Amino acid sequence: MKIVLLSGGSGKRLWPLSNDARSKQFLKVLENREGLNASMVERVWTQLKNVKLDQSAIIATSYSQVDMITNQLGQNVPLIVEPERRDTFPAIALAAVYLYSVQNVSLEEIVSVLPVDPFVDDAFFRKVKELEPLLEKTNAELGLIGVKPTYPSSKYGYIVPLKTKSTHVDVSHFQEKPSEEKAEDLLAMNALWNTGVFAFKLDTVIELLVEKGLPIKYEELLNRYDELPKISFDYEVVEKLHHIVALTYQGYWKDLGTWNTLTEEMATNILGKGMISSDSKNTHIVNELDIPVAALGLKDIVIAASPDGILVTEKTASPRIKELLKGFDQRPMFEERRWGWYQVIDSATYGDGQEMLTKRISISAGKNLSYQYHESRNEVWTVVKGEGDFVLDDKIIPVRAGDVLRIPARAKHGVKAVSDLEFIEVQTGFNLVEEDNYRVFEFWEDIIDHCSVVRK
Ligand SMILES: O=P(O)(O)OC[C@H]1O[C@@H](O)[C@@H](O)[C@@H](O)[C@@H]1O
Repeated sequence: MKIVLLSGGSGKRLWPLSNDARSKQFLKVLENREGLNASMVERVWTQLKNVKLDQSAIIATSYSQVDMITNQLGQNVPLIVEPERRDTFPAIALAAVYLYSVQNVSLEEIVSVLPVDPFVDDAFFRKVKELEPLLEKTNAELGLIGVKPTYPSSKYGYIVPLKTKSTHVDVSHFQEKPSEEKAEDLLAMNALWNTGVFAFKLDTVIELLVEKGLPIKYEELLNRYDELPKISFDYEVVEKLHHIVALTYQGYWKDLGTWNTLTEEMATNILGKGMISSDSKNTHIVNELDIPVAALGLKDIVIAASPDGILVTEKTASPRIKELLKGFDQRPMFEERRWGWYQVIDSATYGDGQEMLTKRISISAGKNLSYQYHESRNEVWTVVKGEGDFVLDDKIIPVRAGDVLRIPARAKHGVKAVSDLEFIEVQTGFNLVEEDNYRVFEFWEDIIDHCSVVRK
């Protein structure tokens, strides 16, 4: 069986900690067995290892999440990278085509697609393993895992049973996100919540793509990716299938997509700098800022603060943050990259349209920024910590704390941290966005080779 872990979505419901560059699955708000902070993706990957499914797993993600994944899970996790973020139908289609045409996986192979953010016991992943023999035995088009619903939610997909057998459920049909009234009816029919696991014979999805006139060669599908409909697999495929089976999972399962559910799983009430008065109840502070947050006399409140913003919400109201943020667009003020992280500490636009943006940038020892140039900004870096090798227009010089480096627009530059390196970067010019970044080389060896050839 092949496992495809879907790591997409921006998770706006956990704003201000999640943003376009930092999805909820990367937030280190959980605790691992050693008592260290861990993210959802780290937790799930460890669990896949525990049940020995990691060796057959591949992560389907978008370009913007690659750095976060390699930072948290290491350089060697296999990835399928979507050229742009669309929805789960395109993502699953791309993964299936990759397995089929790049990895030459047999069309008879069972593929299980899993979400990256379920908060579950290891037993959940053992259930996933059971889907393989179940699909082989029943020859069903799709295998799902359902949990018993606790309320008529309009957030989940519902698996409506036809017949409940001792080994599995024969499914009458699947309904994605019904209204609350409809959900009540579905509960009366003993429907289960769908946990987001989809297991199928590779052939099922490949055939479906052929029927839709879509390419089944990876490179071709990549090139036509922007033509794929932005729709979830649940609507596009699952609702339309006729032969579905499901397993019921009775262990612990929770969707950690919103502040109220997430804080229930946090090991402490305060993450980061903060104080909560003793008369406060069921109140959490998650603070990524360097200044303290104090909470007094509060009940059922979450306060979350990050460089992107500050949220104060009553817990049950917290899922509504997504609606409130509609139309509010802001560049990410904090990002983790494969080399470390940066934080925007100040920015301004002046009367003549000239802009300024200041960042604190931290690069881990041994890592490097790509060799790159910018079209419309100058940069001045003041090294504040550590030592590094700095390259400007093909010339490499050693730098250390206290040095000031001037980088005019269009000058090629990069740096490798010899020890943990930090600098303050002041950008001036126009259009001060991450996209004004033209990468010539990404790996340090290539940069060195290039400089030695040019300088000969
Ligand atoms: O392209 P990577 O290696 O991610 O480096 C990106 C970084 O490069 C530096 O030169 C600066 O322009 C930073 O503002 C930018 O975030």
